[in-house]
Amino acid sequence: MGELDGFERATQPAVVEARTMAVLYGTETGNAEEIAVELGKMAERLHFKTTVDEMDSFKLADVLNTSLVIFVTSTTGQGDMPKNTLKFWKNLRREKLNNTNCLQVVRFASFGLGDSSYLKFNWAARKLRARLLQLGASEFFRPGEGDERHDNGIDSIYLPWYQEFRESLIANYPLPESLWPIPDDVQLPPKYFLQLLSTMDIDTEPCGDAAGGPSLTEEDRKIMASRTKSAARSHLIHPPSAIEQGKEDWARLDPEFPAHIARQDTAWERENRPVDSLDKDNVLRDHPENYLLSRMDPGVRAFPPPGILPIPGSFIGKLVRSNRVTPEDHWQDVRHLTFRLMLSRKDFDTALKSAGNLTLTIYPKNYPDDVQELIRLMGWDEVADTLSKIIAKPRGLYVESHGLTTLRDLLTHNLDFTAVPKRNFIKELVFFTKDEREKERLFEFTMPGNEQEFYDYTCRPRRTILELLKDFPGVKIPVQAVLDLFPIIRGREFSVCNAGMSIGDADDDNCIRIEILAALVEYKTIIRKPRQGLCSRYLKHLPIGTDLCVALKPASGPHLVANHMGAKRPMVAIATGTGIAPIRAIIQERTSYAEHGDTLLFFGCRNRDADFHFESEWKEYPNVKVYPAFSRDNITPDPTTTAHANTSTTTTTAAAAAAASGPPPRTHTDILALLPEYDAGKNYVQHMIRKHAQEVGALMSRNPVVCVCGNAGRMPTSVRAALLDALVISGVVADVEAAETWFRNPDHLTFWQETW
Ligand SMILES: Cc1cc2nc3c(=O)[nH]c(=O)nc-3n(C[C@H](O)[C@H](O)[C@H](O)COP(=O)(O)O)c2cc1C
Repeated sequence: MGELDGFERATQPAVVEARTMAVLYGTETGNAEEIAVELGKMAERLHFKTTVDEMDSFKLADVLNTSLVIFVTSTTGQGDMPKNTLKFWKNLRREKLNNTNCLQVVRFASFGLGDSSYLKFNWAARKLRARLLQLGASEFFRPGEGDERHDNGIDSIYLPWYQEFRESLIANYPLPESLWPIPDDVQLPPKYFLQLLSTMDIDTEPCGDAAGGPSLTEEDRKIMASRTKSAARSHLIHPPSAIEQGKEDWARLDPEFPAHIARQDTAWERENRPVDSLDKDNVLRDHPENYLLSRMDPGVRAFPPPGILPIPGSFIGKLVRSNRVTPEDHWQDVRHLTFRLMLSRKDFDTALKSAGNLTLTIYPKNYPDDVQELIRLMGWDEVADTLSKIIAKPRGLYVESHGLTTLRDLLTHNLDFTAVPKRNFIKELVFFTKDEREKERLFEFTMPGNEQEFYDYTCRPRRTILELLKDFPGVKIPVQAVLDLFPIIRGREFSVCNAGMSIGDADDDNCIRIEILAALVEYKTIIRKPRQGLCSRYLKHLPIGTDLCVALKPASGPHLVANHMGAKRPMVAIATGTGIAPIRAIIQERTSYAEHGDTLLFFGCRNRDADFHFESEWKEYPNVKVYPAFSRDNITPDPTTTAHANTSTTTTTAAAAAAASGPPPRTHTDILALLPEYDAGKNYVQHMIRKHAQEVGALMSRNPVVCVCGNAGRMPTSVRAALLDALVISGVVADVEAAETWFRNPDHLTFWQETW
């Protein structure tokens, strides 16, 4: 692995004095970070001394010392700032800064990421920009607002914005005559990298309690250098000889054996050796328990190894139940999963109950087979299990023991090589292939004007990084570059679907039980390949009893059941699919109070027999009325709307014609006349809302909580339109215009939307 294929050749770009740029991002799922990284690279190519980091890592004072600051932020919750901006945002909003013009020297630009199906489109970026201007900062370039609803998603707005922004930088921050922008085909130096430790390095590496330990023989060193905690997994390729194993075990019995290395090999490894290593001749003798059928799953050959990442604020969660709640022949595998967390009910109540709805973050892992495939593809077999040291670590990367790890471990626990490749990733690959045709093709994907081609190759078929690398066999990424190149595995957040009494564990006061409803992402795409999300695959095969790394966090939005007053408010809830999860938690929380308000729940499912989740439970909750909308079951004609249609054919036709050609129906009569049209052959939540408009209106006028949870897309907009119609039909307001104003008034209702 001596040849680094250009990796070392990249040199630091020349920096012009006092030409500094900070690209500060706020993100929940990484989209804004990806854009920030791309902008940062562009700035480096223009010889800015560039910092790219999350907003919370930056102080206001740092902002003052930077020539140009670019803010890239998504909006989360109901127009909220992402979590990794809250500290910065709080600082910026301090009252004592008002009227001080304290940011007078700051020049900035902003790009927001949002989704126009949300009521508060791009509010985080808008709020931030407004405050910066209020504090005297001057805007260097027009603000950009990306919208997930566009055909090519955020890119539709972002890419032209990026081009213009670059041109503006070149024009307004001219380079000295001696300097030119660094062209795209010249590699920038890496920010993070992995250093493979040689035998010598291990010996001299400071290792805490091992310092001063016995000096090892050359042979011992060799064993240590080639073995790591992943050694057992590497047996698939290089099974250790009995002599090697024996020596290793003897070395381990020595009380002076260096602790930092000893820690890296634990008993679980031997117990959990992948099932497919059973092909090896000697395995039966070593691990007969691996032959137990109960430990095997025909769908997977070897499950990812345990090992809990040291993620701040995370817990160990034991999987105690995994029920498939949809029939085997249903298109979607939805799991009701229960985890047991070592957290007493008392501590839970103190720390988290007041946070309102919660999410459970699960950190998935890659499968040994996939890891091995990537290792083989990249030619990393020789070094995959060599102890390595992380030199400068990207944000969000957590490894055990002082930054010492192995490539195999990183690929298993940290690096997301089954993600859909982003533009930044493809741009970098150009530097790691010698094949001119591959270079050209990779380059083309990222050229302005080729967005559709890029989208068709990556997002549309949901091609993974691993698959892309198979398509470009000439690409050989140097081990040292993996941290700079691959995205980090992010935790996946699931709405917690239980609350109130059901959180406590009947058997143990020191544990709580957290439930989620997870729709496993499995589908075929246009390239007809079956696809599984990383986390879905992990959860699908997760054996009962597995300990995994989880975190509990407050969900977005207001705390809807903060006290008995909150529990007493009426609620209109609309959920589709697994969007029912947080709604169930709210209902359980409400019913844990002596008095709780009426609830109307509109629940969009496909079939009564397949995905009417928690059907048997609903009748047990007092004051909860459920109107399911089964979109794929036969629709029985609704007497209300049919009768109405029969008596008002003229109005119906007239109104329908008006709706088709002119403005949307505004009044009570218009809406009623259109009900049969709305209903024709469909049965969605919005139709149910209109059908039961009188009941909806009755609750709406009593200061309710209104929740919309489920799939994004057209559902939230259609539901809102139906709620407005219901206000008109039920006579709460005279027309839709008035309904819109009424709906926006926070004195009338509390609105919470969580769609994805
Ligand atoms: C739970 C949730 C809440 C959201 N709330 C809003 C919102 O209020 N306004 C908006 O414009 N976009 C909203 N969005 C859309 C995100 O801003 C958008 O998907 C963005 O690309 C996410 O970028 P990120 O990965 O950097 O967080 C929301 C998305 C989710 C998943």
